[in-house]
Amino acid sequence: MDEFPHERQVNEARRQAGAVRPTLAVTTGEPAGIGPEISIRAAWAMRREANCVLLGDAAFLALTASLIDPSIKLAALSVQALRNGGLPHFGPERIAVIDVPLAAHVIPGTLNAENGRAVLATLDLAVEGVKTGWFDAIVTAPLQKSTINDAGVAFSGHTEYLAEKTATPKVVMMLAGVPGEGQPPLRVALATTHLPLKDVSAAVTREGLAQVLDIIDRDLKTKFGIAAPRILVTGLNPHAGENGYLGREEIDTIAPAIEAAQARGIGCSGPYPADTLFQPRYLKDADCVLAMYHDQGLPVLKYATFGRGVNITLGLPLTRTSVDHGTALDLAGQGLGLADCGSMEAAISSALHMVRAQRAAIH
Ligand SMILES: NC(=O)C1=CN([C@@H]2O[C@H](COP(=O)(O)OP(=O)(O)OC[C@H]3O[C@@H](n4cnc5c(N)ncnc54)[C@H](O)[C@@H]3O)[C@@H](O)[C@H]2O)C=CC1
Ligand SMILES: NCC(=O)COP(=O)(O)O
Repeated sequence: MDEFPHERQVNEARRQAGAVRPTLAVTTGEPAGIGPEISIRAAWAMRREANCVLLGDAAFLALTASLIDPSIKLAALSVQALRNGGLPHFGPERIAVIDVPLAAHVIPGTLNAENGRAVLATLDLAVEGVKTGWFDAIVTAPLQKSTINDAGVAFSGHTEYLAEKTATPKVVMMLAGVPGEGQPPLRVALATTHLPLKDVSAAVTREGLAQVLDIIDRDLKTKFGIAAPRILVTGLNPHAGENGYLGREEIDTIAPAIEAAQARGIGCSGPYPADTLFQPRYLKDADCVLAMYHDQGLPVLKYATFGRGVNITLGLPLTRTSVDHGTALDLAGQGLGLADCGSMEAAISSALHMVRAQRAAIH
């Protein structure tokens, strides 16, 4: 792999003004999954729109790229050179790679906890790079949550990890996708993220919902350019609790949180029964649905848009997008070329839009 020349520095003012394509850190995810393949393919396909910098094991990425398409050109960027001299200017002829070495040989489709810490190291480097100004945003390929835990690090997801790394007390997971041509985007945010179902009720609190609604409202304005976001809030129980006969969370917690948010000027309403809310006559007047937990909202979104959806972490002091799917070990184990990289391309595209919307808001 060639080395990047470091003599040309990007002028920060030019970069902020949008004269240079946004630079995105792409963490390549679980090495035994489809992450490396879809990262390379999407970054190469979109190289004229985005400067993608792949974070992962350089030798493994070079091998993967050569097997996908020998005409794909990667070039190594050294972390030390970045730390000393900042980000060099580079064009669309090649994709930059920062080497984050793996501990063990990769067998596609077979997890190895020895590589778990290297996957986390790519996230750490991405966060460092955004804080330092090398990168405008982070796009993450899927990782295997269990492998990070097996490596000895308690880990429930990128969402929670990035919140911790940036000392952000509250973040919101939102997935978005376009169900069909000409249709408006469907956005589904979650009041709770990765936690066992038995813990959900206790985790849905008035204070928590207030924070979540504030974050959705603010980020839809600042990162998505929606002037007055409209948010539909689901209940937690069947039929939104059926006036308390099927659970009291709607009466005691969710409705008061909605009323309080309305009083703060947030355009939200509910709680609505989750089983009937997801139909065009309600969704056409909404910018986002707030569901109470992971498997209440995401199956709907994935059914409607799987393979084209994007996972966005709201509330972070940085822009992070990801795919709508996991590591697909079953596909990775069968060889290259089976994974669809549509969601990875959508994640890159969405990060670009968000970076540009924020630049436009600043200027
Ligand atoms: N952003 C992230 O890091 C995410 C990570 N995960 C992790 O992924 C792991 C596996 O999760 P699963 O529930 O098995 O979901 P999965 O999305 O990996 O697989 C579910 C099914 O969808 C297929 N599939 C997934 N992505 C595909 C693609 N790009 N093209 C074609 N087919 C695709 C798979 O082959 C499989 O049949 C778990 O550890 C989970 O935590 C899951 C979602 C997001
Ligand atoms: N279902 C979404 C998911 O599990 C992704 O989580 P995260 O790693 O983006 O926090």
